[in-house]
Amino acid sequence: MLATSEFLTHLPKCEHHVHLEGTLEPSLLFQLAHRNNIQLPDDFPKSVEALQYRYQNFKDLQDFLNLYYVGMSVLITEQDFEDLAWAYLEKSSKQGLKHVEAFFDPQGHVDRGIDLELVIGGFRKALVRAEKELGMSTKLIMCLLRHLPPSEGLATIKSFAPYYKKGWIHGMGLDSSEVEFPPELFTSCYQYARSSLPKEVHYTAHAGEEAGSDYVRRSLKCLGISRIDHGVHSADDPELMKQLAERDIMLTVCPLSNKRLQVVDDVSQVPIRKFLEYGVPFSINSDDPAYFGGYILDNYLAVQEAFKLNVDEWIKIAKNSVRGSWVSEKRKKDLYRMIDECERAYSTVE
Ligand code: HPA
Ligand SMILES: [Zn+2]
Repeated sequence: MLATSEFLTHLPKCEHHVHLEGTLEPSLLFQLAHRNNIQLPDDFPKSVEALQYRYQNFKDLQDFLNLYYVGMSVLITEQDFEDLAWAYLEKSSKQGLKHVEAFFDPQGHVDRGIDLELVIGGFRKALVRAEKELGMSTKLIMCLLRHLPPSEGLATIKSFAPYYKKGWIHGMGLDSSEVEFPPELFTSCYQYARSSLPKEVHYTAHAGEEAGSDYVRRSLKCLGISRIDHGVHSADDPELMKQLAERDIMLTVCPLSNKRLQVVDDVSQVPIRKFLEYGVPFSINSDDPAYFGGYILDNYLAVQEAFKLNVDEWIKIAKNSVRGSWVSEKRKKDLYRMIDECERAYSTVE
């Protein structure tokens, strides 16, 4: 039976690939620029509409990142970080989001002179509130910016170690410009993190978004990670696909992002069917929803429009995304139960 949009709206979802700074909607961006007296660059679009229009015409990842870093410059106070994350959580909850593992880019803030306490404090407040008021489970993943020197990545790990120890941050990732900054540059950062942070911390990295499948292979080899962010180019390498399936390495796929950043011409070129055929686990995510034209449900709907998946396939995707989540077995059981309930409710409606 073909899945409908009503079913997809209600299907319990987990998001593993969303940059909180990438949830900054143009309206909030201008509001915060005003509230904090921030002068945006002269060539920055002047209105919500002009900015939205600009977001529809990214040439590539770097073209997006250039705007993304300007965008985050309006985030100054703890309240700003809280407001940003809360707007994302509230909106996504209405789209069936039950569990989120959200990225943030501390170097993008600390390097502008923002106190790390304000960044993490604001995000934490919104996440705790979502757990209480929206019934979501939440985790925070700190990313290192790969265009900055690894020595600065190391210093970032050291300065955020107290928050890992308090259990406020649960994972470490690697993002920003990919091709010119290969994974091997960050081997020592990941080694240091594994030897000094609590053993419960999980590790991931962006790989195979603009770069080829060899960056996925090499990231797995040198960074000791258990998940790959994007990884869509893995599909070009059958041996790697087998390895991902055997080792149960989840790919956090972001279809609308891939389209906006010209990784693919169309969502139908995201290798969803190949991942299903090879048994490569993947989740579907929004990446930077304010910039790429859609939140989590919009990404599910875009995949459905392109691939016409059936209910069984969606249930499998939803359950795989629970299995790949960094949460307790107890919470996983709850999430599986919610998915089973959704499946039952949907089959009785039909
Ligand atoms: O899609 C992305 N890729 C790399 N870095 C990023 N930072 C925010 N979004 C992205
Ligand atoms: Zn990303």
